[in-house]
Amino acid sequence: MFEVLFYILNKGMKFIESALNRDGEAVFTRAARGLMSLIPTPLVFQVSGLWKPNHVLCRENVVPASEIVAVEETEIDKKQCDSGKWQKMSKLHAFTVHYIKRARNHRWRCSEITFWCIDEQLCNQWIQALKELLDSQKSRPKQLLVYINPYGGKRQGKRIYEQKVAPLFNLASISADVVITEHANHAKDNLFEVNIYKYDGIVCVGGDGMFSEVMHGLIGRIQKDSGIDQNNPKTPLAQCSIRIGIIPAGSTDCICYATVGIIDPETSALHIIVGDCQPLDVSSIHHNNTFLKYSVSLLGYGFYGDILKDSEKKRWMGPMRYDFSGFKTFLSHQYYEGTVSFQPAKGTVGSPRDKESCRTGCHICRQTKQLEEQQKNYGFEHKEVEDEWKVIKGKFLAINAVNMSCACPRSPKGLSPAAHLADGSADLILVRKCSRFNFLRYLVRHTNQDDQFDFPFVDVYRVKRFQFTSKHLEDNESDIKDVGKKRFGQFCSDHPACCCNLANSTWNCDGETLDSSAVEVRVRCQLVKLFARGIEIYKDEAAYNSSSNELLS
Ligand SMILES: CCCCCCCCCCCCC/C=C/[C@@H](O)[C@H](COP(=O)(O)O)NC(=O)CCCCCCCCCCCCCCC
Ligand SMILES: Nc1ncnc2c1ncn2[C@@H]1O[C@H](COP(=O)(O)OP(=O)(O)O)[C@@H](O)[C@H]1O
Ligand SMILES: [Ca+2]
Repeated sequence: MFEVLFYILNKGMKFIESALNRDGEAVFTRAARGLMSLIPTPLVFQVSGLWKPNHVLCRENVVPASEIVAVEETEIDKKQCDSGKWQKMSKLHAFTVHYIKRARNHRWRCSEITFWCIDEQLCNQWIQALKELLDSQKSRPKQLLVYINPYGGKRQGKRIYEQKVAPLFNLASISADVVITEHANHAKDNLFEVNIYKYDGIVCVGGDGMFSEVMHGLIGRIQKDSGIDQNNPKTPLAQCSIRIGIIPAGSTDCICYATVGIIDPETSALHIIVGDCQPLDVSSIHHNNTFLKYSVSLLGYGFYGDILKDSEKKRWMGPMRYDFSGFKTFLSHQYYEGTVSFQPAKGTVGSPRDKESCRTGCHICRQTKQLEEQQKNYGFEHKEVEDEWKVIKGKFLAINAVNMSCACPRSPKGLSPAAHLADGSADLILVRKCSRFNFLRYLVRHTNQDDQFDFPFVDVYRVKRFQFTSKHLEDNESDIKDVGKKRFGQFCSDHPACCCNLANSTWNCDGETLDSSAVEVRVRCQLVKLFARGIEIYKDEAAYNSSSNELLS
């Protein structure tokens, strides 16, 4: 509560006679000559000269104003009044502060503390001051547009929203217009029709596929309103200032996991309420000057594309479908021939082999933004550099381009543990044809602490742009008039067992299939913003417990 106290002092309010906590202990007493003196109780600290406003001492006892969810006047229960210490007092007044409490594994909970006092005017002053304080937090959303996919994941989206999220939004005085989707693309189409500018944010309740749909609607709408043609791959895109919130209710929920650190609807709702902002890189995918899709997490050809394609037929299985299709795809051990060409990311500070990963306030993402702003000032921003394309032809089991780590409960550090949320680049992972046993070793490293790039058949590059063309398509294009060969190509893709192996896979684009086997991909630095802050760093993650939950400042 120190920041609150500090605020009150700043506002020239003289002192607090007695605000009492629920157990009847005096928490705050008089503030003499502008200096607050506190009676030490289990709940409070002695303010020392070291204390600074906005400095978090210990989460249990200090709640920064930015982490107050709501302040409410509290009715005092007659029974409480009549018992114990309160018997002597005639009338009590109280207010309750709802605030964020950190628990294990990046989980946030909404906790509350009620302060009682005998002076009604004082109590009202507190409520008033605290409400003003909350109003002054301009990044907090007031009005949201919510899309719920009732069929995502375990089909719990509606229940999750109603039971866990809506009560918190109400508490924080956020009003929400809720749309329960009736079909795929409902949310996307709707975003082209409604007045999106009256909302402070769009919330999607569902999985990565649902996020992708909302993101396509929002980016598409902003480009339309700005007169930008998405089909031209070279055109700079207009950034979306309206933030997107994700309430996880899907099957993988990797975008939520990689930006918040946990899949927990209440935690995500609290990140929305406090108005967090996490910029996110988005890849745009084109083929032959036609816009195909955007991607923020995994854009995968081969293994992950095949899993997705197979799993779509098994939606009835729920999230388990991925394990089933994963096992089946692993056994099929299909490889794909083609050419990958890419432009390595220049001017980024990090590398995919770094030990350090992207966390709240990431300095690598910050430096990228600064660099981009400098370039803007010099007018270089949209000049495309055509040099330095690297070309790799080969047989691949998987081609994965990730804009973020893709951490999820199945793979807690993700497909590229050092990838950054907002550094304007993607990590391109090429897994060449290898034995089943070696591929399994690679997959197992998705799940443990070992380096998944430390294999001779795995290469990883940090890129800003890349292209892929399957051999099948290359052959067809070069011999477009050779009908015999074309037919042969067709034949081979229909029979993957055929020794010439010209089969095509599909792309897994954030959990949506993309049927083009030739793509041109560009990373758009920080195109969208989420209600998130990246994964927070705790001082001692292993020894973390709810009584010593200190953040690394
Ligand atoms: C041997 C154990 C291997 C475990 C490998 C786990 C890898 C997990 C990597 C997950 C990367 C996730 C990237 C995110 C993708 C999502 O955007 C996207 C859509 O999400 P949504 O449904 O919420 O809308 N999700 C997906 O595409 C699902 C990918 C899930 C892959 C599961 C793979 C299981 C593989 C099992 C192999 C089994 C081999 C066993 C051999 C004896
Ligand atoms: N009402 C609906 N009926 C059918 N499909 C829907 C509906 N609403 C959204 N979708 C689509 O369902 C797909 C998967 O949704 P998602 O929430 O990501 O679940 P999951 O994680 O289980 O795949 C998305 O592509 C989205 O476009
Ligand atoms: Ca990135």
